[in-house]
Amino acid sequence: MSSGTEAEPGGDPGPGDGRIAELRLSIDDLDRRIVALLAERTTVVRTLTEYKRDEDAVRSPGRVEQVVAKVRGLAEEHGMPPAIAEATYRTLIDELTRLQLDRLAERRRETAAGARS
Ligand SMILES: O=C(O)C(=O)C[C@]1(C(=O)O)C=C[C@H](O)C=C1
Repeated sequence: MSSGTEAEPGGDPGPGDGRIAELRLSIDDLDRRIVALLAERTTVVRTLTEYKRDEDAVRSPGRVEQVVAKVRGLAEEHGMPPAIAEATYRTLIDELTRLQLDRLAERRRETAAGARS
């Protein structure tokens, strides 16, 4: 029966368990801050979307590569593998592009409905 204090449920308690639990609390705290910043970034992207007129503007491949190059450089400065920053941001930007395309389609429907009424 698990005591709930070991590093992995069901495993035997080990000498590093206290430290693992402590480090996981640090990770949980960092995740709270990271997601808050990502939410703030997403709000800015949503606002920016309202100024975009078409799919090319939404996709902005040149800007995507600029952001990826920037975050790779920042990762290096902070001693983090740049590939992790790149993969994270490519996933983030893919999802934000999808969100922007959905919004663009919604705006087009609104405009078409307005023109009919
Ligand atoms: O810079 C833009 O135009 C954005 O829409 C933001 C962002 C990003 O998340 O950095 C998202 C989608 C791409 O078009 C390019 C960049």
